[in-house]
Amino acid sequence: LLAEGQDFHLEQDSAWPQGSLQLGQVSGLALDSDSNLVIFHRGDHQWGADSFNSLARYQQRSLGPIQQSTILVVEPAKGNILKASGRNMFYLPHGITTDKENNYWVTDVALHQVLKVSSDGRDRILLALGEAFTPGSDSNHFCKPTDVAVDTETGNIFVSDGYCNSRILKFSADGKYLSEWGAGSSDRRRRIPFQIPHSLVFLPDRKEICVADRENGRIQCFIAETAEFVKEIKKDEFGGEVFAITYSTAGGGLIFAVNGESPFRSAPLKGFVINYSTKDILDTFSPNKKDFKMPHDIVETRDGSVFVGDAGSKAVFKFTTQKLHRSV
Ligand SMILES: O=C(N[C@@H](O)C(=O)O)c1ccccc1
Repeated sequence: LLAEGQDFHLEQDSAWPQGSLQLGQVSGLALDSDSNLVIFHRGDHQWGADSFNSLARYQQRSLGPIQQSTILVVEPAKGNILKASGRNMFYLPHGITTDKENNYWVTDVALHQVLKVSSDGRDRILLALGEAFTPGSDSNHFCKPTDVAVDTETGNIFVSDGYCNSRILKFSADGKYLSEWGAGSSDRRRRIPFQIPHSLVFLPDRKEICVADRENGRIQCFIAETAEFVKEIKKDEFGGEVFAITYSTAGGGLIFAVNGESPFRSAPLKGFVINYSTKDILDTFSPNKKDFKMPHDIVETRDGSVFVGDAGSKAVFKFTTQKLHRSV
Protein backbone atom coordinates (compact mmCIF):
# COMPACT_ATOMS: atom_id res chain seq x y z
CA LEU A 1 0.00 0.00 0.00
CA LEU A 2 1.77 3.14 -1.14
CA ALA A 3 0.84 6.50 0.28
CA GLU A 4 -0.08 9.31 -2.12
CA GLY A 5 3.08 10.76 -3.61
CA GLN A 6 5.33 8.11 -2.06
CA ASP A 7 8.40 7.86 -4.29
CA PHE A 8 10.59 5.42 -2.36
CA HIS A 9 9.87 1.92 -1.11
CA LEU A 10 12.00 -0.55 0.84
CA GLU A 11 12.21 -3.91 -0.95
CA GLN A 12 13.85 -7.09 0.34
CA ASP A 13 17.16 -7.99 -1.28
CA SER A 14 16.37 -11.72 -1.42
CA ALA A 15 19.88 -12.53 -2.69
CA TRP A 16 21.31 -11.49 0.69
CA PRO A 17 23.21 -13.09 2.33
CA GLN A 18 25.11 -14.94 -0.38
CA GLY A 19 26.21 -17.69 2.02
CA SER A 20 24.67 -19.26 5.10
CA LEU A 21 25.26 -17.42 8.37
CA GLN A 22 24.31 -20.46 10.51
CA LEU A 23 22.25 -18.31 12.87
CA GLY A 24 20.27 -19.21 15.97
CA GLN A 25 17.57 -16.91 17.33
CA VAL A 26 18.72 -13.45 16.16
CA SER A 27 18.22 -11.07 19.08
CA GLY A 28 20.29 -7.99 18.27
CA LEU A 29 21.80 -6.00 15.39
CA ALA A 30 24.29 -3.14 15.48
CA LEU A 31 26.67 -1.27 13.16
CA ASP A 32 30.39 -1.15 13.86
CA SER A 33 32.74 1.77 13.20
CA ASP A 34 33.36 0.52 9.64
CA SER A 35 29.59 0.47 9.07
CA ASN A 36 29.65 -3.33 8.98
CA LEU A 37 26.64 -5.22 10.31
CA VAL A 38 27.06 -6.83 13.75
CA ILE A 39 24.72 -9.75 14.48
CA PHE A 40 24.11 -10.99 18.05
CA HIS A 41 22.41 -14.43 18.10
CA ARG A 42 21.76 -17.37 20.40
CA GLY A 43 23.43 -20.27 18.55
CA ASP A 44 21.86 -23.49 19.86
CA HIS A 45 20.19 -21.83 22.89
CA GLN A 46 16.51 -20.81 22.71
CA TRP A 47 14.36 -18.62 24.91
CA GLY A 48 11.36 -20.84 25.61
CA ALA A 49 8.46 -20.88 28.04
CA ASP A 50 10.50 -22.77 30.66
CA SER A 51 13.76 -20.80 30.39
CA PHE A 52 12.97 -18.85 33.57
CA ASN A 53 11.19 -19.66 36.85
CA SER A 54 8.61 -17.40 38.47
CA LEU A 55 11.39 -15.42 40.17
CA ALA A 56 12.97 -14.62 36.78
CA ARG A 57 15.88 -16.95 37.47
CA TYR A 58 17.35 -18.70 34.41
CA GLN A 59 16.73 -22.46 34.59
CA GLN A 60 19.22 -23.81 32.05
CA ARG A 61 22.62 -22.90 33.51
CA SER A 62 23.53 -26.58 33.22
CA LEU A 63 23.64 -26.12 29.43
CA GLY A 64 26.67 -23.92 29.96
CA PRO A 65 27.34 -20.87 27.79
CA ILE A 66 26.68 -20.92 24.03
CA GLN A 67 29.68 -22.48 22.30
CA GLN A 68 29.03 -21.00 18.86
CA SER A 69 30.26 -17.52 17.95
CA THR A 70 27.39 -15.32 19.10
CA ILE A 71 28.80 -12.06 17.66
CA LEU A 72 29.26 -12.03 13.87
CA VAL A 73 30.59 -9.05 11.91
CA VAL A 74 29.20 -9.27 8.39
CA GLU A 75 29.86 -7.00 5.45
CA PRO A 76 26.57 -5.40 4.39
CA ALA A 77 26.91 -5.74 0.58
CA LYS A 78 27.10 -9.55 0.23
CA GLY A 79 26.79 -10.81 3.78
CA ASN A 80 30.03 -12.68 4.16
CA ILE A 81 31.41 -13.06 7.67
CA LEU A 82 34.39 -10.82 8.47
CA LYS A 83 34.78 -11.61 12.19
CA ALA A 84 33.27 -14.15 14.59
CA SER A 85 33.58 -13.92 18.40
CA GLY A 86 31.56 -14.23 21.60
CA ARG A 87 32.07 -17.95 22.23
CA ASN A 88 31.53 -19.49 25.70
CA MET A 89 30.32 -16.21 27.25
CA PHE A 90 26.58 -15.85 26.86
CA TYR A 91 23.43 -17.78 27.76
CA LEU A 92 20.55 -15.75 26.25
CA PRO A 93 21.85 -12.85 24.16
CA HIS A 94 19.48 -9.92 23.73
CA GLY A 95 20.60 -6.41 22.77
CA ILE A 96 23.83 -5.15 21.19
CA THR A 97 25.24 -1.74 20.34
CA THR A 98 28.69 -0.31 19.65
CA ASP A 99 30.44 2.78 21.04
CA LYS A 100 32.91 5.19 19.44
CA GLU A 101 35.87 2.93 20.26
CA ASN A 102 34.02 0.10 18.51
CA ASN A 103 33.46 -1.85 21.74
CA TYR A 104 30.34 -4.02 21.96
CA TRP A 105 27.79 -3.24 24.67
CA VAL A 106 25.51 -6.25 25.03
CA THR A 107 22.72 -7.46 27.31
CA ASP A 108 22.06 -11.11 28.25
CA VAL A 109 18.63 -11.78 29.77
CA ALA A 110 19.80 -15.01 31.48
CA LEU A 111 22.80 -13.30 33.07
CA HIS A 112 20.69 -10.18 33.85
CA GLN A 113 23.82 -8.23 32.92
CA VAL A 114 25.12 -5.51 30.62
CA LEU A 115 28.64 -6.30 29.39
CA LYS A 116 31.12 -4.07 27.55
CA VAL A 117 33.19 -6.45 25.38
CA SER A 118 36.25 -5.73 23.23
CA SER A 119 35.81 -6.20 19.48
CA ASP A 120 39.43 -7.25 18.87
CA GLY A 121 38.44 -10.90 18.77
CA ARG A 122 39.75 -11.48 22.32
CA ASP A 123 36.30 -10.91 23.88
CA ARG A 124 37.79 -9.07 26.85
CA ILE A 125 35.09 -8.00 29.31
CA LEU A 126 35.91 -4.31 29.86
CA LEU A 127 32.93 -3.60 32.16
CA ALA A 128 30.16 -5.70 33.69
CA LEU A 129 26.97 -4.16 35.16
CA GLY A 130 24.56 -6.27 37.18
CA GLU A 131 25.30 -9.51 39.05
CA ALA A 132 25.51 -12.71 36.95
CA PHE A 133 22.30 -14.79 37.06
CA THR A 134 20.88 -12.52 39.80
CA PRO A 135 17.75 -10.54 38.92
CA GLY A 136 16.98 -7.39 40.89
CA SER A 137 15.78 -3.82 40.55
CA ASP A 138 18.28 -1.65 42.43
CA SER A 139 21.10 0.33 40.80
CA ASN A 140 23.39 -2.76 40.71
CA HIS A 141 20.88 -5.32 39.44
CA PHE A 142 18.73 -5.64 36.33
CA CYS A 143 15.93 -8.04 35.48
CA LYS A 144 16.25 -9.36 31.90
CA PRO A 145 17.77 -6.14 30.52
CA THR A 146 16.91 -5.72 26.84
CA ASP A 147 19.14 -3.10 25.20
CA VAL A 148 21.84 -0.46 25.49
CA ALA A 149 22.17 2.90 23.73
CA VAL A 150 25.28 5.09 23.81
CA ASP A 151 25.05 8.89 23.96
CA THR A 152 27.79 9.68 21.44
CA GLU A 153 28.23 13.19 22.90
CA THR A 154 28.79 12.34 26.56
CA GLY A 155 29.69 8.62 26.35
CA ASN A 156 26.88 7.96 28.83
CA ILE A 157 25.09 4.67 28.33
CA PHE A 158 21.38 3.96 28.67
CA VAL A 159 19.99 0.55 29.60
CA SER A 160 16.39 -0.54 28.97
CA ASP A 161 15.46 -2.76 31.89
CA GLY A 162 13.62 -4.84 30.86
CA TYR A 163 11.24 -7.72 30.83
CA CYS A 164 10.59 -7.66 34.55
CA ASN A 165 11.42 -4.03 35.40
CA SER A 166 9.87 -0.97 33.75
CA ARG A 167 12.66 1.55 33.63
CA ILE A 168 15.54 3.09 31.72
CA LEU A 169 18.81 3.63 33.61
CA LYS A 170 21.66 6.00 32.77
CA PHE A 171 25.32 5.22 33.58
CA SER A 172 28.54 7.09 32.88
CA ALA A 173 30.90 5.57 30.29
CA ASP A 174 32.86 3.91 33.11
CA GLY A 175 29.76 2.40 34.66
CA LYS A 176 28.81 4.85 37.43
CA TYR A 177 25.05 4.86 38.07
CA LEU A 178 23.65 8.32 37.27
CA SER A 179 19.84 8.10 37.21
CA GLU A 180 16.82 6.13 36.09
CA TRP A 181 13.22 6.87 35.01
CA GLY A 182 9.95 5.21 34.07
CA ALA A 183 7.48 6.08 31.34
CA GLY A 184 6.87 9.54 30.02
CA SER A 185 3.85 11.60 30.95
CA SER A 186 2.19 11.22 27.57
CA ASP A 187 -1.04 11.24 29.53
CA ARG A 188 -1.11 14.33 31.76
CA ARG A 189 -3.28 12.63 34.39
CA ARG A 190 -1.38 9.37 34.75
CA ARG A 191 2.11 8.10 34.01
CA ILE A 192 1.46 4.81 32.23
CA PRO A 193 4.45 2.61 33.19
CA PHE A 194 6.64 1.05 30.50
CA GLN A 195 5.68 -2.54 29.64
CA ILE A 196 8.87 -4.23 28.47
CA PRO A 197 11.08 -1.33 27.36
CA HIS A 198 12.56 -3.51 24.62
CA SER A 199 14.82 -1.43 22.33
CA LEU A 200 16.67 1.89 22.64
CA VAL A 201 18.15 4.34 20.17
CA PHE A 202 20.06 7.59 20.70
CA LEU A 203 19.22 10.47 18.31
CA PRO A 204 22.58 12.22 17.79
CA ASP A 205 21.13 15.34 16.11
CA ARG A 206 18.49 15.85 18.80
CA LYS A 207 20.31 14.41 21.85
CA GLU A 208 17.24 12.36 22.68
CA ILE A 209 16.79 8.74 23.70
CA CYS A 210 13.83 6.82 22.26
CA VAL A 211 12.47 3.52 23.55
CA ALA A 212 10.25 0.84 21.99
CA ASP A 213 7.78 0.35 24.83
CA ARG A 214 6.88 -3.08 23.51
CA GLU A 215 3.62 -4.19 25.16
CA ASN A 216 2.24 -0.64 25.19
CA GLY A 217 2.72 -0.65 21.39
CA ARG A 218 4.33 2.77 21.48
CA ILE A 219 7.59 4.63 21.00
CA GLN A 220 8.51 7.29 23.57
CA CYS A 221 11.31 9.84 23.29
CA PHE A 222 13.07 11.79 26.06
CA ILE A 223 15.78 14.45 26.41
CA ALA A 224 18.91 12.35 27.08
CA GLU A 225 20.29 14.87 29.58
CA THR A 226 17.19 15.30 31.74
CA ALA A 227 14.86 12.40 30.82
CA GLU A 228 12.19 15.04 30.14
CA PHE A 229 9.39 13.51 28.05
CA VAL A 230 9.42 14.81 24.45
CA LYS A 231 6.93 12.77 22.45
CA GLU A 232 5.11 9.51 21.90
CA ILE A 233 4.47 7.74 18.59
CA LYS A 234 1.65 5.19 18.78
CA LYS A 235 -0.04 3.86 15.65
CA ASP A 236 -2.95 1.47 15.09
CA GLU A 237 -0.84 -0.09 12.33
CA PHE A 238 1.61 -1.29 15.05
CA GLY A 239 -1.16 -3.62 16.22
CA GLY A 240 -0.30 -3.29 19.90
CA GLU A 241 3.40 -4.25 20.08
CA VAL A 242 6.57 -2.42 18.99
CA PHE A 243 9.64 -4.68 19.26
CA ALA A 244 12.50 -2.53 18.00
CA ILE A 245 13.44 0.90 16.67
CA THR A 246 16.36 2.65 15.07
CA TYR A 247 16.89 6.20 13.76
CA SER A 248 18.40 7.99 10.80
CA THR A 249 19.14 11.73 10.60
CA ALA A 250 18.33 11.47 6.86
CA GLY A 251 15.21 13.16 5.56
CA GLY A 252 14.99 15.41 8.62
CA GLY A 253 14.90 12.46 11.01
CA LEU A 254 13.39 9.01 10.38
CA ILE A 255 12.40 6.36 12.92
CA PHE A 256 12.49 2.76 11.65
CA ALA A 257 10.45 0.26 13.68
CA VAL A 258 9.26 -3.35 13.62
CA ASN A 259 6.09 -4.52 15.35
CA GLY A 260 5.24 -7.86 16.98
CA GLU A 261 2.50 -10.40 17.56
CA SER A 262 -0.12 -9.16 20.00
CA PRO A 263 -2.38 -11.60 21.88
CA PHE A 264 -5.19 -9.07 21.64
CA ARG A 265 -5.02 -7.71 18.09
CA SER A 266 -3.97 -9.25 14.84
CA ALA A 267 -1.79 -6.99 12.73
CA PRO A 268 0.61 -8.08 10.00
CA LEU A 269 4.27 -8.14 11.08
CA LYS A 270 6.05 -5.33 9.28
CA GLY A 271 8.78 -2.73 9.24
CA PHE A 272 7.78 0.93 9.37
CA VAL A 273 9.51 4.12 8.21
CA ILE A 274 8.17 7.04 10.25
CA ASN A 275 8.85 10.75 9.92
CA TYR A 276 10.10 11.68 13.41
CA SER A 277 8.68 15.23 13.27
CA THR A 278 5.25 14.60 11.74
CA LYS A 279 4.89 11.00 13.06
CA ASP A 280 3.58 10.03 9.58
CA ILE A 281 4.21 6.47 8.39
CA LEU A 282 6.14 7.03 5.12
CA ASP A 283 6.57 3.36 4.16
CA THR A 284 6.01 -0.17 5.40
CA PHE A 285 7.99 -3.25 4.35
CA SER A 286 8.21 -7.02 4.85
CA PRO A 287 10.04 -9.97 3.23
CA ASN A 288 8.98 -10.90 -0.34
CA LYS A 289 8.19 -14.60 -0.08
CA LYS A 290 7.75 -15.50 3.59
CA ASP A 291 6.51 -13.44 6.55
CA PHE A 292 8.48 -12.17 9.50
CA LYS A 293 8.11 -14.53 12.47
CA MET A 294 9.51 -12.43 15.32
CA PRO A 295 11.27 -9.33 13.98
CA HIS A 296 13.48 -8.48 16.95
CA ASP A 297 15.94 -5.73 16.00
CA ILE A 298 16.51 -3.27 13.16
CA VAL A 299 19.44 -1.14 11.94
CA GLU A 300 20.03 1.16 8.97
CA THR A 301 23.43 1.42 7.27
CA ARG A 302 25.00 4.57 5.83
CA ASP A 303 23.94 3.65 2.27
CA GLY A 304 20.30 3.45 3.35
CA SER A 305 19.99 -0.34 3.54
CA VAL A 306 17.84 -1.61 6.41
CA PHE A 307 18.51 -4.92 8.19
CA VAL A 308 15.96 -6.77 10.35
CA GLY A 309 17.00 -9.58 12.71
CA ASP A 310 14.22 -12.14 13.23
CA ALA A 311 14.40 -14.30 16.39
CA GLY A 312 11.67 -16.58 15.05
CA SER A 313 13.04 -17.17 11.53
CA LYS A 314 16.64 -17.32 12.89
CA ALA A 315 17.57 -15.05 9.98
CA VAL A 316 18.54 -11.50 9.03
CA PHE A 317 16.65 -9.81 6.18
CA LYS A 318 18.12 -6.99 4.06
CA PHE A 319 15.96 -4.26 2.51
CA THR A 320 17.10 -1.65 0.02
CA THR A 321 15.43 1.56 -1.11
CA GLN A 322 13.87 1.34 -4.55
CA LYS A 323 12.91 4.56 -6.34
CA LEU A 324 9.36 4.34 -7.64
CA HIS A 325 8.79 5.52 -11.20
CA ARG A 326 5.41 7.17 -10.93
CA SER A 327 3.29 6.48 -14.02
CA VAL A 328 1.93 9.85 -15.08
O1 LIG B 1 9.38 -12.36 24.61
C1 LIG B 1 9.94 -13.42 24.57
N1 LIG B 1 11.04 -13.64 23.79
C2 LIG B 1 11.62 -12.67 22.86
O2 LIG B 1 11.41 -11.35 23.20
C3 LIG B 1 13.10 -12.98 22.79
O3 LIG B 1 13.36 -14.15 22.41
O4 LIG B 1 13.94 -12.12 23.10
C4 LIG B 1 9.45 -14.58 25.36
C5 LIG B 1 8.60 -14.35 26.43
C6 LIG B 1 8.14 -15.40 27.17
C7 LIG B 1 8.54 -16.71 26.87
C8 LIG B 1 9.40 -16.94 25.80
C9 LIG B 1 9.86 -15.88 25.05
